[in-house]
Amino acid sequence: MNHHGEHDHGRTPQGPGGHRRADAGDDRRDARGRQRSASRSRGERSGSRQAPGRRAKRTDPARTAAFDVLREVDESDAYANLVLPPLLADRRIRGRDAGFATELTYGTLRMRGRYDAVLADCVDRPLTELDAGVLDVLRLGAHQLLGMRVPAHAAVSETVALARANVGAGPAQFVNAVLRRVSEASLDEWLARIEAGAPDALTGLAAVESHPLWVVRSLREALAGHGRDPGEIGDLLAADNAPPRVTLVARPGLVDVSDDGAWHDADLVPGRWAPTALVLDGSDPGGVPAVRDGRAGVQDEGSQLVTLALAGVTLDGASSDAGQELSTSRPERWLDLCAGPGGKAALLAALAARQGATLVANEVQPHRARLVERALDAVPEGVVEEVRTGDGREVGTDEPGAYDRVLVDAPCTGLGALRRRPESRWRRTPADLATLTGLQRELLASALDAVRPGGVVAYVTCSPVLAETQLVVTDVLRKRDDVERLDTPWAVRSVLRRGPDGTTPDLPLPAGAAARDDVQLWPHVHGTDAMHLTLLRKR
Ligand SMILES: C[S@@+](CC[C@H](N)C(=O)[O-])C[C@H]1O[C@@H](n2cnc3c(N)ncnc32)[C@H](O)[C@@H]1O
Repeated sequence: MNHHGEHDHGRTPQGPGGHRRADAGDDRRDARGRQRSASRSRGERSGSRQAPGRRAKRTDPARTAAFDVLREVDESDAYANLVLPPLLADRRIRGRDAGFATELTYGTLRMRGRYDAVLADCVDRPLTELDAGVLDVLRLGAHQLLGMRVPAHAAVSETVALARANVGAGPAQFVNAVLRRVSEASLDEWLARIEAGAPDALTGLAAVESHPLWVVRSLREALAGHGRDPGEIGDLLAADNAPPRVTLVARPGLVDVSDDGAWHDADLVPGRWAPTALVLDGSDPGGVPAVRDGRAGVQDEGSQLVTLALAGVTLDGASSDAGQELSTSRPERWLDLCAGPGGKAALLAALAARQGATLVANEVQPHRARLVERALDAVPEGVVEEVRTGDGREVGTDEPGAYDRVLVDAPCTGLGALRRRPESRWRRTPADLATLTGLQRELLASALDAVRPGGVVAYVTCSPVLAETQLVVTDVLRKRDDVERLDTPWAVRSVLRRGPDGTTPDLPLPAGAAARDDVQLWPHVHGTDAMHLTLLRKR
């Protein structure tokens, strides 16, 4: 422990002098994030776990916390980012210890595929035959050796102690032997070995960049389908392994960037694309007053852009009561069909307030509808007509032509937001796609029925997968002749941040033969989640 009562975890100090063996992660060609992985659901319990209180006296609390979160993620399908913070608070793990536990947990979960490929080379039987707890200990050890600045001797001895306390003395000896083998090569040597041993290049890339092979295939196909070079797949996977910076949205009309009191002493710089985006440097968004009271929120810049684009597009004809003459114009009515937990609804409501429109927010899950209500707390009275719990598939039939703008932020695989949830890539299966794409079609069809002639629907996913994006839109439009595609790239470009000289940043989108009328953002190109937007107008 150091003099603050914190463990130093055997970490070598950072900096050019910190050279040591078996932690080639030092050169960090992907220093921002190839240190993360995720656990596999195996449904087994380690038989010899001991009570946390007893263990904590003998092992490093940060490593124990990481182990416990990994087991919880595996056994209960929990989300690590929901389990870890309260666990650290409960156990009073703070400061550097908390930082170490966080990096160890998320890194191990995210880079699980890579470490499993390394471990498979060091274990003389299939990893699936190992006790799930033992495998998690091995992954934690591999991450310390290959992805963190922990010297080999400390990584091995501390992880063996963790094994002894949690999975028993016998398995601890096994862990010791395996981790010694892992420590015999550097990260780069291991990656070269994995690539050389893979049956083909894509399988090797999937293991090195720690993604399931089916996800890699889907993403590569998505790159090509959205007009990009499929050879970018390596960059895309690497970007998925880099934890994103925290981006805030300053909800227009509710808070101003220049309002010092709203931001306290947060270190903020403007986002790259959206005029509403602020990038928070290294502090906790929970400490920002405007975030606490709902005038701002944490929101990916891609999510902000697609929402701004829907609000900014020009409609055909004045809004009117359904079935009435256009002359009886009324304020615009906007609908967020799939609103939970409410990030886009809150931005839409702020924009609606400025444009004299009103918003209905719909969400099928009651507890998520409550989150939407909370997200809309700071919106001026009279703007939000209703937060409703209901099936979005029924709105088109129940309220035909009732809305001027409709957002369909469809439930999706989330394969465009893998940077955010370290374990999510291991949870999804190809079978999810079949279920989701049916629902996506029905929701989009309902939205098109719910919008008035001349009104606009935004079809949005945080997945670039073709089956969830282009194919859904094409399929729904094939069955109707009352909808036209808008120039979505133009709509997005027209809401980009403007510099003092009125110029906007150059948003890279496919041009020439690859040009498209929808917009697909990418982490490795735009630094956003891989959000998809198609804007459609009802004729
Ligand atoms: C991608 S999330 C929406 C995120 C949200 N727009 C935001 O920015 O916070 C999709 C949401 O759709 C909801 N959903 C799923 N099926 C639905 C349905 N049939 N009708 C309405 N909402 C549905 C899910 O519960 C989930 O909250």
